[in-house]
Amino acid sequence: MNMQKNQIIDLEITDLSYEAMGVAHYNGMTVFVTNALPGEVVSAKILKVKKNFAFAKIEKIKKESPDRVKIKLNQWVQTGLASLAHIKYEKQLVFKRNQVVNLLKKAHLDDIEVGQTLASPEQKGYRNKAQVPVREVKGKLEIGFFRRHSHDLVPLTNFFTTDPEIDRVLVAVRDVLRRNQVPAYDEIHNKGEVRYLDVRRSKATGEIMVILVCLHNDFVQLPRVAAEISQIPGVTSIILNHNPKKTNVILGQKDYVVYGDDHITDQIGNLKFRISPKSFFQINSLQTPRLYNLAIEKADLKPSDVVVDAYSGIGTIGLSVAKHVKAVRGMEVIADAVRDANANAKLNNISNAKYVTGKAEEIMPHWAKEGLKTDVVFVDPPRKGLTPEFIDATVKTGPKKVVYISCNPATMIRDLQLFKEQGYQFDRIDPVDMFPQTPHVEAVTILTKN
Ligand SMILES: C[S@@+](CC[C@H](N)C(=O)[O-])C[C@H]1O[C@@H](n2cnc3c(N)ncnc32)[C@H](O)[C@@H]1O
Repeated sequence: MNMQKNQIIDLEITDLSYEAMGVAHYNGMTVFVTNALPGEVVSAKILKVKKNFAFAKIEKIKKESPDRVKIKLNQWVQTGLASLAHIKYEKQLVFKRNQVVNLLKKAHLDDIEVGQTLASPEQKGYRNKAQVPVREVKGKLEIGFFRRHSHDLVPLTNFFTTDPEIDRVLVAVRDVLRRNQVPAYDEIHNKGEVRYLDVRRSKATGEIMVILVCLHNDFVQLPRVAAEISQIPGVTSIILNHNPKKTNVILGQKDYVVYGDDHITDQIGNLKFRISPKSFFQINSLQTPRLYNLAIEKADLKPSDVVVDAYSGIGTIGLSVAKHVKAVRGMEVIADAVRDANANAKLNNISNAKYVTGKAEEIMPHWAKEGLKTDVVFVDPPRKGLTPEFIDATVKTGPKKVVYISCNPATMIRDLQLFKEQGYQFDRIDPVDMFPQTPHVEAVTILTKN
């Protein structure tokens, strides 16, 4: 009999998918069961049937995995905010290592060694930034998170993976908005006012930035709202980000400072970093120096080295090594982040590092054409990875080593193979857990010239 929607069947879960869904096999079909764990037997309701696979949800767990954790709020898993929170932390680390092992197998690179996943010092409350939607639910302005694959807001006040100090500020700002009757954004009609709250906090300095992402660049309650938010302990900066478009993209183009500074300052190791609203900054403050140290150790830098910090953000990697090498050059596509990177060089009395704005795949060919010779290139691209143009140009600059930091091992392994075709080799990948309770995997490796 063909599988039917709403049918209830017993399934034995044998594996976990990349998105951490339980995987079962039934009459030649693969069934993905939300929140089910390997080793479990569940009674599941079929939600969607495709040609060779189906999606289901648990009705009842008949045999429970010893790796299951009872979590306080089911919403954390439901919203995808922390979709691994129901799995013991040690097993989350194994799950992440397995992702890399499986991807290597698929690429016929079974001989590459994969290290144990480097555990995060904090497993909850580790995020230094939260970006949460604001919507009206049952006539009330709420903050929360969207239920998976939807835009239904699940109201929340404890975001679990976020610094509890940020949760405190989010709730306090929500209360200011409610008190002043500021309307929440209505995405169906593109009406209302506040779309998202974006809050960043530095663990090192305690400085907090609150960004109100709004449909308009001004609204009648703004002066009062800004005055009240400025009274929340720790808030040093309030920004209005103007996003007038009907879009899923969170931030609009323009930022207006409505109180305090246009940045906050954070610290990694001995260095200070200014961070503007649009600049990328690693979100796990305690794990970041460990990730960087791993990458920097692999590079084994020399005082005569010319180093490139590609996809640099605010220059955190390049500036961390600048005092030990001859020169650092970096590039990054977000102009505000590049402004931060050059300001950060000054702030830390570094005179041998220079950052420019542009796409890495355009800047690197330009530098190669100019005759730049490099010794070590650090790359830390977004999820889509590098481009062949960037890789070709990097090879032309002749680095002995390329250190690759990745938030998506699938594109990383694709790119490593392109370097391999050009005479570079790699023999080990180290997963690092930057995002406990979520399926995201960070990984580091080094390519050396044969
Ligand atoms: C994963 S972040 C790494 C930033 C930095 N290395 C760090 O550790 O904080 C990737 C960075 O690449 C930038 N980016 C995205 N696409 C880019 C491109 N085509 N060229 C240059 N930078 C890009 C993003 O703005 C972001 O700052």
